[in-house]
Amino acid sequence: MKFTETEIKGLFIIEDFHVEDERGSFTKTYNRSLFKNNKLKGKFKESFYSVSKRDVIRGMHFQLPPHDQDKMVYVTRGKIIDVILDLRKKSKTYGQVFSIELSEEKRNSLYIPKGCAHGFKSLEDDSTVVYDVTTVHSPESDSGIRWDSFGYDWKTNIPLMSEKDKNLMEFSEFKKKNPF
Ligand SMILES: Cc1cn([C@H]2C[C@H](O)[C@@H](COP(=O)(O)OP(=O)(O)O[C@H]3O[C@H](C)C(=O)[C@H](O)[C@H]3O)O2)c(=O)[nH]c1=O
Repeated sequence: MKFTETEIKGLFIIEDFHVEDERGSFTKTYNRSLFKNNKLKGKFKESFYSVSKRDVIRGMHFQLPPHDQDKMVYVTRGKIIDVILDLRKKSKTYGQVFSIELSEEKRNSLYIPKGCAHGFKSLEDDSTVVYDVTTVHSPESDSGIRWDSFGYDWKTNIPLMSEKDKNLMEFSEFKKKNPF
C-alpha cells in the first residue's frame, strides 16, 4: 500500500495492495498498522456501498459534529470522479476542491478527513463505490452542499441526482453557519 497526502491536509490517496494470478485478482484496502503509521488513525464503524448509473452525481455530503466522520472510499466496479471540498475554516485550503478518478482498474482509495464534503460523478453504468466511515449514520446530522454551488466544473449539464441532493444548501449559505 502506498499513501500520498494531497495538498489538502489529512486527505490521502492510497494505492491499494493488489495481486493478479490465473484465477483473477486480490486487493487489500485496509491494514490497521499501515494506516496508523501513515497518520490515519480513524477506526471504521460502518461500511456501505452504492451502485450508480453513468452521469449520476451523489453529494456533496458530510455529517455535522459531533457525528462528523473520516471516510474512505474506493471503487470495486466501474469509474468515478471523486470530489472533495475542504470545509475547515482554519485550514489553509478552506474552500479548496480536490478531485481524482477512482476506479476498479486503478485500485486506488481516497481517505477523507472529517470537515470535508464528499461527492462523485459516475463515469460508467453500475459504478460501485464502497465507503468505510468512522462514525455511524446519524440522520439528524446528515448534511450537504449543493453540487453546483462551489465552483467545481462537473462537466455535465443534466446529472442524475436525488431530490435531496438537488435541494441541498449553497456553499455561500453554509458558510454563514459553518461548524467545522
Ligand atoms: C449514508 C447512509 C444512508 N442511509 C440511508 C438514507 C437513505 O434512505 C438511503 C440512501 O442514502 P443517501 O441518498 O444519502 O445515499 P447517497 O446519496 O449515496 O450518499 C452517499 O454518497 C455520498 C457521496 C456520500 O459521501 C455519503 O456519505 C453517502 O451517504 O440510505 C442509511 O440508512 N445509512 C447510511 O449510513
